Amino acid sequence: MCDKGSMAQYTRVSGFVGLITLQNPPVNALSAAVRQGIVDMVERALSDPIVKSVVICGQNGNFCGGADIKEFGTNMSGPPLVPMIDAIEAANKPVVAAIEGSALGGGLELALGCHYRIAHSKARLGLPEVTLGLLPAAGGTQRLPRLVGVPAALNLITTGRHVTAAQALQLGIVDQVTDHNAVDVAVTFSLSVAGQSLDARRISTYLCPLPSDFDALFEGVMQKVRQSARGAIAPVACVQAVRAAATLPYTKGMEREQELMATLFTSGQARAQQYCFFAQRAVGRWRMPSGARWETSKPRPVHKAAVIGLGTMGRGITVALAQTGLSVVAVETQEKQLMEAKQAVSGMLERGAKRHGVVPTLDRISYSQNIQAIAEVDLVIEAVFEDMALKTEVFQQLSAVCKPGTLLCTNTSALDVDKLASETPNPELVVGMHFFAPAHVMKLLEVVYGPRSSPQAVATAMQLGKKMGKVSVAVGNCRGFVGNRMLMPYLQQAFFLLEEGATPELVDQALEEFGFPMGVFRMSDLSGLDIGWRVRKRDELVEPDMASGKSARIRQGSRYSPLGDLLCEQGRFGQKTGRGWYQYDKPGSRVARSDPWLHSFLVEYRARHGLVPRSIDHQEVLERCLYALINEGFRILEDGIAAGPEDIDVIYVFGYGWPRHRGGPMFYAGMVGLAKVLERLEHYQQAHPDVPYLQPCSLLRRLVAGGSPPIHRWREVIKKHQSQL
Ligand SMILES: CC/C=C/CC(=O)SCCNC(=O)CCNC(=O)[C@H](O)C(C)(C)COP(=O)(O)OP(=O)(O)OC[C@H]1O[C@@H](n2cnc3c(N)ncnc32)[C@H](O)[C@@H]1OP(=O)(O)O
Repeated sequence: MCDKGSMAQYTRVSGFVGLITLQNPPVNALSAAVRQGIVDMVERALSDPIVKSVVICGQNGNFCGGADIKEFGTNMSGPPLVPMIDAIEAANKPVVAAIEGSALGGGLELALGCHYRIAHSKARLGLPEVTLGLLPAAGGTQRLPRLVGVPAALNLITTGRHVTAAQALQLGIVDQVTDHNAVDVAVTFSLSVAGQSLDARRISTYLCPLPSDFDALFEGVMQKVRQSARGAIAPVACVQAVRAAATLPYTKGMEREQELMATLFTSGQARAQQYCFFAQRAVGRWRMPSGARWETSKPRPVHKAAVIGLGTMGRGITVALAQTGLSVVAVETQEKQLMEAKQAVSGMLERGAKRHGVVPTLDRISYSQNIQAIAEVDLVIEAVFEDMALKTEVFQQLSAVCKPGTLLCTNTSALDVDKLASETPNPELVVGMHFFAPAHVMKLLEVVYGPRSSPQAVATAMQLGKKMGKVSVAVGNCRGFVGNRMLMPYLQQAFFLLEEGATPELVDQALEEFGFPMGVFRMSDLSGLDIGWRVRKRDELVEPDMASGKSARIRQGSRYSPLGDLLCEQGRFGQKTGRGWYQYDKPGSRVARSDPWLHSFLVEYRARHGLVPRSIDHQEVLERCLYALINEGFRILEDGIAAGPEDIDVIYVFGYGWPRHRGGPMFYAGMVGLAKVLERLEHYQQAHPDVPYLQPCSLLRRLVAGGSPPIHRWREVIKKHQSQL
């Protein structure tokens, strides 16, 4: 017997089992139609006298990816999840969840309403709502602590992390894990428990086990989430909801859960985080200005890759490649450096494998001092020192050594990929792969194409990024690509603010309260002030004698702050030298402390240049640093370097610490209001006419003139704007 009409299919199997299969590919999200289907099919199974037990599963080996996130911004219709799940739990026939693939969010909450849960060994479970700015409001915050205890529930709900089936079994979330077909196992199991009392199987009736250190536990977790969430409201609400589970009867706890969810559901933070979810997926559907796109560009197979240069970046890239299962040839010409790198790479792989409970992939890597060793690889990632002449030389060697068709990638954060490509006989095979340090940890990868890069080369680099677990964004070639190009006006404004009266502490505090993990000055101290100094020297911005006179603050016709250069001249390179914008106990130490020397230095500097310090508030810091950065984002869109605002936002959220609950710079601009951003840029530009970065971009003006359309409509405006430039 079978009903195939609805988005939850009903079949009677093994004579007496009602099998309900969710059918909403690709992840069987709980759309209104699916929820209606479940309600109808459960009712049907329970009212059928022949049916002794019920199994709920998902089509195509995937249980359920949770509520349909696409419905959130709409007028939600259809049966709500809470009464649907309550009705399943209240059923008088055993209902078993057969979990294959994922059981996430509402999917896991549905399973928690069932009387038993059987998972396939490869399944993954979790309550990731917090990552969408929400909490598990279909009873998840009330049932999970009752089932697994408060500490484990707090951990899962406030982080949103997924667990494996084995971990879920250990925690008590599932009753059985199988390597066989989970649906078949669940069907057999459901018959074996048919007729037995279900009193002890309804989680909502359990007493929540209370930890002895109850208050200390909640205080500790609350402090931790407030520190790490930096202004995000969902993790805090998650803690409050779990606390309700531990202190209130189930129905009262549910009321609290719903109340907290109501605040989150309509919040700007939830909108921002859900935008991030879809933006992260949208960047995979890349396209180039030539019209080449992800759907029509087939990647080349890559079985064997090489990394050239085993400094910090090269080592991280080698680890990331080996962890995907590729054979890697790691080349370093200096013997000592090669030996050190081998040891470091092995250590990183061993630690990673230990964390994941797997065998390290050391034997996938062969090390060599000889570049001839890469003759047979399919793809090379060059990661030598950031110097154009050196990279050009390496690329010429690569072209001579590699088999025809080998893809040549350069790991660079700023150099001209097109210029490098032009030095090779096959520029179509060249792309940039801008990794972020540490390369085996950071999620972001900018794949940089030049005008001559082939779509196939881009497709191959994008696919390799995905295999490495990266969020890869295809961007055009320009100075600093997307991320670093936008960082320039941000840094510049921070320097100017110091000249005008701010301190590093004030600027950093404003940015950290906004949600960045580190303010701009603490971040500069961490990455090293000498890096920017080297670039400024190369750009001939650093003057040999900067001691006096107004001219020292003008370079190439624009306002310039030599503050960073002056610090470097004093050997203050940041954490590594124990002194930078802050002071540290010793070189390499990470705890930044205010430095009276720096404050006196700023006072003397301002006096020398006739600058009268004024009081600067957090709002000005945010407006000047962030709007200047956003303005450059609009220029990047205008220039076609990024295909859409989502690309920029994903780069900033995954690579630059932009707080996810604020969606990314371009989304944030939309939230603030494009007209407001424009008005403030105009205001600051009038006050600082010698700062070109504050000159509002014409695309921003056009969007405002067009009534500030929502972000998903910007691409249409950009296209029109570009065609008229
Ligand atoms: C009333 C409020 C109740 C809230 C409770 C909730 O349930 S909130 C939702 C909680 N669930 C999640 O957060 C899970 C989100 N999904 C994922 O983490 C992953 O998609 C996955 C399920 C682990 C599968 O990963 P995989 O890499 O295999 O695929 P993709 O991520 O690329 O997804 C494929 C397409 O499916 C879309 N999608 C995924 N989940 C949902 C969802 N819950 N709702 C709507 N759409 C979803 C995703 O956008 C992809 O679509 P494309 O069009 O192909 O980009």
